[in-house]
Amino acid sequence: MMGKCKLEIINLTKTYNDKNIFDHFSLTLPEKGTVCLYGPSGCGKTTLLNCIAGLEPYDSGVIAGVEKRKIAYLFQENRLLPWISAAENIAAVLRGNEIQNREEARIWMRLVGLEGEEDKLPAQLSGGMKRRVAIARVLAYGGDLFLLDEPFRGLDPESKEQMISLIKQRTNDALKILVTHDKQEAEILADITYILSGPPVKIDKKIERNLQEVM
Ligand SMILES: Nc1ncnc2c1ncn2[C@@H]1O[C@H](COP(=O)(O)OP(=O)(O)OP(=O)(O)O)[C@@H](O)[C@H]1O
Repeated sequence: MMGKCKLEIINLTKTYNDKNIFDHFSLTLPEKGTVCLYGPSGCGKTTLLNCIAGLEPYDSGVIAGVEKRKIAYLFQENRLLPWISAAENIAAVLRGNEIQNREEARIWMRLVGLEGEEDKLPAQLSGGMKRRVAIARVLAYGGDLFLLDEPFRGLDPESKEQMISLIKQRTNDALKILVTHDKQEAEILADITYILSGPPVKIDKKIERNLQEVM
């Protein structure tokens, strides 16, 4: 594992056109564990993940503690490459030789319950199956900071349960920032849940694992 420290968002300010998404927003996240961001649509959760990932510029402020981390981002959309198979989408993020990558990708397909679907193109899979390929790909890529934007959207309850336990097993040492609209999901997974409102983004509540409100 790479060197880890807290992830600190300090005085983040960002506007889209004239809309203030962050106005001196600050948040400190632990070295590891699962932090859920829960809040209404449009409050700025995805924008926050994009700023942390370095994909979205911000006007001022500091995001510290990401420099030494390998970031694995499960976007809200699956972003599978449509011209290669499900297994090849996973193999594409692996760093071994071609044979190893193919074998490992097949193992990941099995782990997400998609044995037998390896050679299908994304368009030949259902919405939930595509989501599982995207989950397999982000876990196969690995990292010490996982950004998970509504990871279980479109999954049936059984697949969701399987994906929750797979993510738990495979990201043990990492910091996970999970965006969700599902309170139960937050309760099952989160060490800390922040209930947000906005824009501009504001922390309404901080809830720790034992569901104790601390703010
Ligand atoms: N590229 C953009 N240009 C202009 N405004 C944007 C852009 N991206 C997001 N916004 C605005 O910023 C606000 C926050 O959007 P964001 O996608 O971060 O919300 P969210 O909390 O993730 O919503 P959801 O839960 O629906 O995914 C919204 O009001 C949105 O309209």
